[in-house]
Amino acid sequence: MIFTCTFMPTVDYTAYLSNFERGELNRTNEVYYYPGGKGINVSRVVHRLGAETVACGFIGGFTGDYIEDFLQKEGIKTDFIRTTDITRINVKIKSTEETELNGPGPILNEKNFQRLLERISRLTEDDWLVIAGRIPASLPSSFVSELATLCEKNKVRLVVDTSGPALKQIMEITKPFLIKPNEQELGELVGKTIHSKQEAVGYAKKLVGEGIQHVVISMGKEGALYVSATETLAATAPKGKLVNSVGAGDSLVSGFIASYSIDGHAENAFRYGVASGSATAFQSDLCKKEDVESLLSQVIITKL
Ligand SMILES: Nc1ncnc2c1ncn2[C@@H]1O[C@H](COP(=O)(O)OP(=O)(O)O)[C@@H](O)[C@H]1O
Ligand SMILES: O=P(O)(O)OC[C@H]1O[C@](O)(COP(=O)(O)O)[C@@H](O)[C@@H]1O
Repeated sequence: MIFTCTFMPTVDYTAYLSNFERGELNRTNEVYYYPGGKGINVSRVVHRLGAETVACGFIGGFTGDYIEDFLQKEGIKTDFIRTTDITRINVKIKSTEETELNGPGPILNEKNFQRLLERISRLTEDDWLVIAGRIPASLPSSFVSELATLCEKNKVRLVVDTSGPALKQIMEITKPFLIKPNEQELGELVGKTIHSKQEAVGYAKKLVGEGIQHVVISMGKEGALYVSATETLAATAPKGKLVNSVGAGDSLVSGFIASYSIDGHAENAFRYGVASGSATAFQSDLCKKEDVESLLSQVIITKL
């Protein structure tokens, strides 16, 4: 089972308009209300790709109810912990440019953390845990250590797609199965500015040397890089019209996991992940299986 944990879910209010004028009254042409947050996006995509998933994390208020209801209607199992704070709404303005207004997350307390640890303690070596999205400032570092210790003890496959200090802290205790930084996030992780693909590969190899099994570096329309102990690959991204890049990174992670969980073949998983990221970038909502499969032949993989 693929468990996702979203600490700071959101309702993504996505508005399309032909022209957006700052400081003026703007009227939208089309609006959507998608449940969001990176872990939730991963649950939605892996479910569409045919894998079993449970979405966990923290939700509250009417927006929290909306998210849970939406996911359940899509057939996704949920096991959220309720907060007294209302789940945030993130505004995505899609005009000639993409503008985003992301709200603050909930204030979490000790009881919330203990409930989440209790859920994580039930995972086994047959499970995946995807920690994706921003981690709230109120999260004590002892909690991150306890979470990592439980995953190490129970041999859970841990996928981490978050920026900030949490990944470094997790790595002191356990080695994630997969991380998927973009170039900027990789730079933050290793404390350097990355100027080229060669540099990105070099840092990814260093992380693999420290024990991470699979490192995927996403590069938007330029595709992605993949490094493991035995392979270094580059993939081109399919060409198409960018409609909404929100969730493209999450879709890459989802495609990789959904494919790897079937046959354990890393190159196939990488190809499937890149096609999933692009399929999401080319539409307003997240990708579906048929969109991904129609793009697979356009992902060209080269060995580096
Ligand atoms: N404009 C685009 N054209 C084609 N594919 C894209 C585009 N933007 C994103 N993708 C696909 O989505 C993946 C993840 O996108 P990226 O923007 O790098 O992730 P993140 O949102 O995490 O920064 C890319 O590796 C690529 O496969
Ligand atoms: O485009 P990405 O990086 O894959 O993730 C998209 C998700 O991240 C968010 O932009 C939230 O990001 P933050 O957690 O950093 O505020 C959501 O609104 C959206 O659903």
